[in-house]
Amino acid sequence: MNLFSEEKQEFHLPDAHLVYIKNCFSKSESDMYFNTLLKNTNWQEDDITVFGKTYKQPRLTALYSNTDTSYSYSSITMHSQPYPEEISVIKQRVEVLAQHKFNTVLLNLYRNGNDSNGWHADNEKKLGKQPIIASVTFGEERPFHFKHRTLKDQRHKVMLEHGSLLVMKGLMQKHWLHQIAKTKKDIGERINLTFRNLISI
Ligand SMILES: O=C(O)CCC(=O)C(=O)O
Ligand SMILES: [Fe+2]
Repeated sequence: MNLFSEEKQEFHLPDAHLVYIKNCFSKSESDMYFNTLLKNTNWQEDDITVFGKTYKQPRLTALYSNTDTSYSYSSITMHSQPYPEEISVIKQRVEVLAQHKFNTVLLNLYRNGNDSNGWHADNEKKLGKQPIIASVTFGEERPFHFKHRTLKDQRHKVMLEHGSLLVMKGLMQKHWLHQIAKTKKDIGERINLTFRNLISI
C-alpha cells in the first residue's frame, strides 16, 4: 500500500511537471525537524550583488553535500558541508518519493514575511539539462508562485505546507520562473530544503 497516494497531486503543465505530496513527513516529524534544523544549521547571511549594488540576501542559507562541492548562483558561491544525520534521513525519504537520487541540498531559512526568494529558475550548468529538484518545507507555510516565461496565461501557485514535498521536473527550469514572495502578514519562520543533483562540468 502506498501511504502517501491520496495526498499526492500531479500538475502536468506546458513544459513542466510538478508533483506535490502534502504529508511527506508527519506533524510530529515535521515539528522535530523544524526545531532541530533551526537550531543546528550553520545558517549564513550572504551578500548579493545586483546591477553593481550589494544587498543582504533576504533569507539565510546553508549548503550540504556528500562531496566537497561549491554551488554558484546569482553573485553567490556557497561551499558545502557534510550532511548532518537528520538531513541524511530526510534525503532518504525524499529520494524514495521523488524516485530520484540527490547529492546536494540547499537550505533556506525565511525568518518572517519580509524574507523572500525573487523570481528565478534553477538553471545553473551544474544542475544539468532537465534538473529534478525536490523541495521540502518545515514551519510556516508560504505560497510558491510559478509562471511560464512566454505563455502569459500560465501563472499558478501551490501552498507549501509544513511537512510537504514539491518535486519540479521536466523542462520547468528552462521555461518557468518561481518565487517565494514577501508578505505583510505577521508570520513565523519557514525552513526549505531543496535537494539537487550537481554534476561535474
Ligand atoms: O523556498 C522555496 O520553496 C523555494 C526555494 C528555491 O526556489 C530555491 O532555493 O531555489
Ligand atoms: Fe529555486
